[in-house]
Amino acid sequence: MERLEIPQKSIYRISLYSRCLERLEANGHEMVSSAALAAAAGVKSSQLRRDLAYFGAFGTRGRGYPVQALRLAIHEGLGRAKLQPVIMVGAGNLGRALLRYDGFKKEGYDILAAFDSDSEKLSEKSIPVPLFPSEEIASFARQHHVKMAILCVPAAHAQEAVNVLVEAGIQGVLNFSPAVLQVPADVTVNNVDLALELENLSYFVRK
Ligand SMILES: NC(=O)c1ccc[n+]([C@@H]2O[C@H](COP(=O)([O-])OP(=O)(O)OC[C@H]3O[C@@H](n4cnc5c(N)ncnc54)[C@H](O)[C@@H]3O)[C@@H](O)[C@H]2O)c1
Repeated sequence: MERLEIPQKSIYRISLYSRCLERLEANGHEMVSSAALAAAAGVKSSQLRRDLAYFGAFGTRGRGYPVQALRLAIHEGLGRAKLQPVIMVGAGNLGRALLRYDGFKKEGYDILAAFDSDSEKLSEKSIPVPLFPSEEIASFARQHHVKMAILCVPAAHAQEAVNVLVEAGIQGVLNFSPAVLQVPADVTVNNVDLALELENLSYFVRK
């Protein structure tokens, strides 16, 4: 199926709509108005309608959106129709903390294994997934059709680590290191930086 080029900000909002729809469905709602769904996601109705138009014309004037059908269409469009395999690169403090969180699977992401370049870490017992040397990333990713990775290595090693991921066919990297990574155009890197978020918050708190 040909993939639509949807702006990244729309994709973030669409994920929010999907969470709202999951809650509505769990509470037994069959239909939702665009105004109610927009309010639940904190956006304007016009924005919601534009975003949802990427998934086809779903709403019926006066009746709104069918909750389950829209949720399924969004999951399909976002590639969440089935569990997505993910690998963790860097099994230090942060990597291990994330691996201990068991909520990712519920959201559709299965962290299959972790990789670390430090051979002394490999005998670590407190990690809930198999831990392998980083030399095995490429063969593992190919064998298990992994396209996404979480990167939790120190900034100084992040570029070399992402180069290995690109070689291994990884197309999406969630980068926790503060390094700005260079990747080919067909690879997406999303950066997570809590310190940056705190700095941003502190500006508004000061005001
Ligand atoms: N985004 C955030 O908000 C946030 C918060 C905390 C830490 N961090 C960042 O996360 C990263 C990890 O932090 P940490 O405290 O877990 O560090 P850490 O030193 O405890 O762990 C890093 C691990 O990466 C491994 N490693 C190094 N190079 C590697 C490579 N090329 N391939 C595979 N593994 C490799 C190391 O052996 C180590 O086990 C750092 O870049 C840190 O700045 C980000």
